[in-house]
Amino acid sequence: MNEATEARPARVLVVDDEPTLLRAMEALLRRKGHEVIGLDSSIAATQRLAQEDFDVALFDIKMPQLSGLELLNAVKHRRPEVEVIMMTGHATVETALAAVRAGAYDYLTKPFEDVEVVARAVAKAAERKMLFDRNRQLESALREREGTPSEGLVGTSAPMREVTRMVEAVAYSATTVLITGESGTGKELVARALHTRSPRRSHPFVALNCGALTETLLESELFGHVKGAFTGAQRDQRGLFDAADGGTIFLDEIGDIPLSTQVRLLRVLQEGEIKRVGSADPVRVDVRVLAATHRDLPKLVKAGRFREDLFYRLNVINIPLPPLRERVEDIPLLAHHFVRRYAERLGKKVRTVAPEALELMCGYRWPGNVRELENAIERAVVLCRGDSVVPGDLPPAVTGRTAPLVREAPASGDEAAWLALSYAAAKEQALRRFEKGYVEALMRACDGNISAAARKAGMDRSNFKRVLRKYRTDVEPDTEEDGSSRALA
Ligand SMILES: Nc1ncnc2c1ncn2[C@@H]1O[C@H](COP(=O)(O)OP(=O)(O)OP(=O)(O)O)[C@@H](O)[C@H]1O
Repeated sequence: MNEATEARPARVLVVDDEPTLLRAMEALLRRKGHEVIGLDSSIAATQRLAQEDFDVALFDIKMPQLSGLELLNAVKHRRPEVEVIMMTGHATVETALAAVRAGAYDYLTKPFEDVEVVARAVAKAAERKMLFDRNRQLESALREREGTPSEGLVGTSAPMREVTRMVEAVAYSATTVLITGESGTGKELVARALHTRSPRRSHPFVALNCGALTETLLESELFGHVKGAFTGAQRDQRGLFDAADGGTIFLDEIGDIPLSTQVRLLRVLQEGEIKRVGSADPVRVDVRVLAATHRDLPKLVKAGRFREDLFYRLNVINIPLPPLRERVEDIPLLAHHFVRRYAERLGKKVRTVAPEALELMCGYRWPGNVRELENAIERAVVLCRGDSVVPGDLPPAVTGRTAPLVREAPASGDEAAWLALSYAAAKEQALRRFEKGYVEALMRACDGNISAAARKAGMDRSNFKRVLRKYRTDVEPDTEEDGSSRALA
């Protein structure tokens, strides 16, 4: 037996409208140890391909409904990693070339005189797919070992591992992805990771913040315009969809686009065509669309401000990014990542973050998420005088020295301020206020003696110090000179 026929068993899809041939192929490939799904309908095949993973697919070229070539196009668009073999009853150089040009791995001529030829073709395709899978696994393991799974996405918390898993799982397909999450959670970073991990990586990645432009400008920016389309349009201009051809477009703040632009966008997603502003001629484009928003799109749909059909088109896959406060365990990793980045950029010798500073960072809510953390570390690296970032290098909002408005509990009776907050946020602020007031009063009563204050509080000394350090930056982790500690500012 040929070496190639001994390749690992593969998951094979066979699509042919001739039942006898289909059963014969199923029997042959099962004998060779493969897992085989035989279907006599090309429409049923598109559904299975959208939901399941296959290593190899064999399509008859001539079928009612979708032809084998159309099926091949659909697969290469949605599942480019599947190796496709075309089967044809009348092999001409043209059909063979068309199939290979459209991305088929091989083609076979019916009737099959030697079934071993068929088995060998499937085994070779399976081998190729296995190499492809192994390569992807190695790349991903390498990235994980370097601490940057998926192009710069730092984080090992359960939610971030799930984000990374999703990025790895959907990067290779051509489906639209909706990335959701608060501002600064890394939505654009995820979009870039999806692009760099996709077969489109050698083509452009184009990003646009849709919320920043007026309606006319937005449409012209996206789709281009022809001369005279509007005042100031002095010549034909290509849009970003043109610029991204073959690659990926990332539409940030998609929840902010006006309804008229939503109609145009839906057309691109449905037909793969754009119309330049001021022109009725459609232009074909091949662009993968990734969109992001910090808004609640289903709510906008209910309010009639976002088209339901567009929402479903965009939301084929959703990657939600959790706020940083829900993945506190990522904060130390991110902090060190940014320390390294900014120390290098700014030519400073800062190497690490002191435990007390980390503790303050882990206790802070980070309303601006990773972006705010990154900015805080950049500032800290600039200010840092030693080789590690200390609490004094951090912004006051983080150390709690000058609590910004949002971190202060509103005065009792100020109902409007209370009601502007969620229950959880209001509770947390009230707790912080209580905690700060309590330890301040206790320290005053005990003349700054931490051990005495801890005893009075009925707390273990180190636990009490942990609470205390949230509100003042001059308490060393294990100082013995409690009596000398200054009263709280
Ligand atoms: N997991 C992460 N690892 C490393 N850096 C990150 C991570 N998440 C975010 N960042 C960094 O934080 C900053 C903000 O991220 P990004 O611009 O992707 O957020 P965003 O969610 O798109 O924000 P916005 O909604 O405001 O546009 C960037 O500099 C990005 O590199």
